[in-house]
Amino acid sequence: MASEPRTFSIRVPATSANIGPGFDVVGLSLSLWLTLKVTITSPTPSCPPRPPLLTYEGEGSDEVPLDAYKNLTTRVALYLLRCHDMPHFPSNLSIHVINEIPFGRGLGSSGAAVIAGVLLGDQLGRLSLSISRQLDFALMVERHPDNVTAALIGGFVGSYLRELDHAATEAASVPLSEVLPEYPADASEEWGMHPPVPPFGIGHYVRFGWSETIRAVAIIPRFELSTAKAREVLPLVYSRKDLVFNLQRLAVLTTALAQHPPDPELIYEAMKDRIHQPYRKALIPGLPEVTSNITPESHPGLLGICLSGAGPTILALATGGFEAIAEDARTIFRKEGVEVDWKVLEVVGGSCVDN
Ligand SMILES: Nc1ncnc2c1ncn2[C@@H]1O[C@H](COP(=O)(O)OP(=O)(O)O)[C@@H](O)[C@H]1O
Ligand SMILES: N[C@@H](CCOP(=O)(O)O)C(=O)O
Repeated sequence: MASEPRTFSIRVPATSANIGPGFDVVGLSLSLWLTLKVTITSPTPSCPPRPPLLTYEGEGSDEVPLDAYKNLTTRVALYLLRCHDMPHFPSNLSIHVINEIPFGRGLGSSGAAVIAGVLLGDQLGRLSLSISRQLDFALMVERHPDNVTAALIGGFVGSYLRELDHAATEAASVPLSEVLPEYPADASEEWGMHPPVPPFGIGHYVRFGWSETIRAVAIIPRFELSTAKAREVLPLVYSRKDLVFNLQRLAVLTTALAQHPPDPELIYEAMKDRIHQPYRKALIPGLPEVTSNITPESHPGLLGICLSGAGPTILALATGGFEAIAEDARTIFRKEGVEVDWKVLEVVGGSCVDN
């Protein structure tokens, strides 16, 4: 007799990284969700073992691979399994993905896909990994901690990567192609190869306070910009003046966003940046105009405005006046030939698994 199928679901939020001056350091989890509905049935004579079945609806459904050996989420899950001597997905695994996070817009879609993969691998292998160990695995794939940490933990989160000793640095620096090889579906003999296991305690984090009055207006251009491309334009060396500019603002911002009532004068200035936004403006027509023309004086309720992650989305933090902020940003973008959609989002808790 066939046993009851095992079912569970995984929910991971979108994130906005950087929040102006906190490049690769801070992230905010937002109310758009990546959801996985997972079913595992036992093989029976009428339902023999079969490869994973992946179905998908929502954002990215026209471009996401549905082969479990090519899809980012399932590749990450397989990485965890392989690191724990489980070279295969369980047979008769079905995953239905419902995704609200647009791809390549600076709202952490890849970070969410990686965290979903870590939680999926943890569940499939019944690994019961600690949050810290889950983060280690995520950081072997997405190597800046801001998105993945906020997606896992939830809220407004700051994180750093521990300085690793030489051996651990080498282990954590292996190319992504070795961490997540794209298997040809029939190359079963290669599955025995041992993958690079993450060093322990790579990422460390703290959750800051957050004023419940603050909402995030995401103004989302209708074009994709890959994070990899938006990182290529950044310099390797910065002036002391620019680093101090950002450090001063970040130190103020992490507390200012928890104060009640939040102070627009303090926050608007504290969300300015000289480390990444000036270099990314060539990739995002309209970016400097939007961030300099939409101010707390012109738009009551606005607290601050910045590029979300690597862009092209603009993130406005505000306590009101959401529509005026978004529609005026739309007008500015339209002059550059860029159409946008916008959403008012809330800051939410982190990822969860429901069994
Ligand atoms: N739910 C998902 N499932 C599979 N792959 C995804 C998913 N979300 C994002 N990705 C992958 O991540 C890419 C976008 O990553 P990235 O350039 O870092 O932009 P973002 O700012 O959205 O994180 C997509 O093109 C896709 O390859
Ligand atoms: N700190 C990173 C954040 C990338 O976020 P994403 O949502 O655009 O993937 C960066 O600015 O490159």
